[in-house]
Amino acid sequence: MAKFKVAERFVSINGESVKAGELAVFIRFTGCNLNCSYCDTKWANEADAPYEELTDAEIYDYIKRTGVRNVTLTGGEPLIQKDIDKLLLMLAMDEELQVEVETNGSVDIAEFKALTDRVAFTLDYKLPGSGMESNMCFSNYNYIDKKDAVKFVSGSIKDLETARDIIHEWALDIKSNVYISPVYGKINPEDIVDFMIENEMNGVKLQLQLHKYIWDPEMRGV
Ligand SMILES: C[S@@+](CC[C@H](N)C(=O)[O-])C[C@H]1O[C@@H](n2cnc3c(N)ncnc32)[C@H](O)[C@@H]1O
Ligand SMILES: Nc1nc2[nH]cc(C(=O)O)c2c(=O)[nH]1
Ligand code: SF4
Ligand SMILES: [Mg+2]
Repeated sequence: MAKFKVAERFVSINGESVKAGELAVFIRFTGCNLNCSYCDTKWANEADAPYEELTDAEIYDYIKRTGVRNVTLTGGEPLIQKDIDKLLLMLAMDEELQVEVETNGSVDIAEFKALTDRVAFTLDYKLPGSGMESNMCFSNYNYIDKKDAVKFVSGSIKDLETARDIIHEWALDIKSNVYISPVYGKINPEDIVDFMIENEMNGVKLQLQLHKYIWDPEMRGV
């Protein structure tokens, strides 16, 4: 029986990526292998992070009881969780569910892509401002497709310049969906728009984390 440390589980409006604006059930795991400068969920990564221990079956039952079809597995870092493949398979087998994994770009997704084609990956590319860029797994860009997404959380013009170059070098806007998301409160979204115009960044979407405009940006469970 696979067991997981779940920091929080809740139903909300997905504030990010391909399913933004739609209802989603969130399963947030504890623990992360990175330490991004801007992380808005550091509390879930602490050694003493609060959690409930749930089996894969208990997680599945919770999701089904909500009646919500979209599921986002996040964290912390979901793909470093022991037995996450078992949970992915259990959820992927339910044709009513649309499963998304928010992952930090450092974990090789090849083994998970080989498991099922019914899971969408929203891969971060950690830009220089995160301090975690050296951990990126570039081979992932050979596996992503049109149901996946690559997200560039940007806090500076330097970050945007790096995002522009990576998108071009790996043709990410052709292969998949590409989102630029401001580090909350660190960069003016107008500056991102100006940069996108100046650099003719067609095929790239600016996203704003919807939940931080609906609720207090520090609020958990939303
Ligand atoms: C908390 S992370 C958890 C999933 C995974 N560890 C990752 O980094 O993709 C979920 C998403 O929130 C983004 N994020 C974290 N802190 C943020 C902030 N201060 N402003 C904007 N996005 C942020 C991350 O970059 C990631 O795309
Ligand atoms: N409402 C809401 N939408 C989200 N989409 C991705 C999230 C995440 O933390 O991975 C997230 C989150 O924390 N809240
Ligand atoms: S990888 Fe995700 S959870 Fe981990 S520190 Fe970075 S933003 Fe936070
Ligand atoms: Mg979040």
